[in-house]
Amino acid sequence: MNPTMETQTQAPNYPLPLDFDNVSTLPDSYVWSTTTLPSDDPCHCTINDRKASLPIIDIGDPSTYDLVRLACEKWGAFQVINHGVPLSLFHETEFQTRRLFSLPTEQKLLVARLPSKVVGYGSARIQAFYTELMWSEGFGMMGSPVEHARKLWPQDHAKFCEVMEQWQAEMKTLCNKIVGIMLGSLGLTHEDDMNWFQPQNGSDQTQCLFHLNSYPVCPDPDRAMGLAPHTDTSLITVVNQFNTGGLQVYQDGAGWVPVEPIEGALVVNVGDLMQIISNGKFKSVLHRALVNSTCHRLATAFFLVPSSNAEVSPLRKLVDSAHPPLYRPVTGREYFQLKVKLFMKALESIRL
Ligand SMILES: C=C1C[C@]23C[C@@]1(O)CC[C@H]2[C@@]12CCC[C@@](C)(C(=O)O1)[C@H]2[C@@H]3C(=O)O
Ligand SMILES: O=C(O)CCC(=O)C(=O)O
Ligand SMILES: [Fe+2]
Repeated sequence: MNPTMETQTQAPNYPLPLDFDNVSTLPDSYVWSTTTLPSDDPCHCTINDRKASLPIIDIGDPSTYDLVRLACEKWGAFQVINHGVPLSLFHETEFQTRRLFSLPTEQKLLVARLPSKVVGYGSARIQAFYTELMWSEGFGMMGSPVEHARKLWPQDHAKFCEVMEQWQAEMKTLCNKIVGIMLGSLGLTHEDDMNWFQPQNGSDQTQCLFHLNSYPVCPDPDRAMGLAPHTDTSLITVVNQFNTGGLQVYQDGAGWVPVEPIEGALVVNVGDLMQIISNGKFKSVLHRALVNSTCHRLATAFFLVPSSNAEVSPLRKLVDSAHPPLYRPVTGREYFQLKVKLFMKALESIRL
């Protein structure tokens, strides 16, 4: 396992998630008021363009390349349908995710994420950058979750592991396909710049983090926040919101736009590292997740990230005298560390 992803340096301490089942009113520490947000925070904006909606792209369709390019330029995100991941696997993944988060808090804490790690149970790392607490809990995995699953269900973890590994395998295949389409839409081919992450030629320099997210029923959802605004520290992230709304993307001019829940659809986010390699052509999307008072929302997020030694820089073919590089080269390791330290200012810090 890659040491940088597994153990990230200078990680602050994170509060453990609340025992949500035993709370009937929103505790003060979970109240997000606009006055406590920085004045330039886009949480202040409301949706004013109700017609705006995230593109829904059929990736089996030949016009996909142009649609993907436009979506990545304008939104930094899109929904994908006709991706080939069986609906039965969505259902099994949802069942196993619910099974995990339904365990009593003290049992989930047996696999608590250590502050410096990315795997295990706990609150999201971005909590460190916000004063108010988020109404959510998560469980991170890299590959097989067997070590943790064995502690949660000593006699009965095989199915959980099987489903989680199957989902990750499907997501990895899909990510490779989508990154190929994204870069292909910018005129790049396998022969040139795409080689460094494509597994076909034996030089796959990517790794994956798989996260299960849980947003329990909230007594006061209008004043709470599930997952605070952030951009992903990935090349791309594939989010599955299990047909339950809550995810919102921020778009200049439109404000926060809800991502319509669609059975079997997956949401693709452009991450910071794709913004770097595309030399700013594709924008990493600011997004957040809200909570509700009626149903326990679950979601999964699969992060495709470069390995710690991979050099991440604007792809050569996208740079010329008319388009100078916008970012200096960084290794995966360096960028993860910058994000841990600077959060939303990390991209800006490597801008040339
Ligand atoms: C690869 C990564 C994405 C992540 C930061 C990290 O280096 C490891 C934890 C990841 C995660 C999972 C839950 C949501 C998220 C926003 C968070 O707080 O931790 C993401 C991070 C991210 O995309 O920046
Ligand atoms: O839960 C969601 O809908 C979004 C998840 C997300 O943005 C993340 O895990 O980074
Ligand atoms: Fe995210």
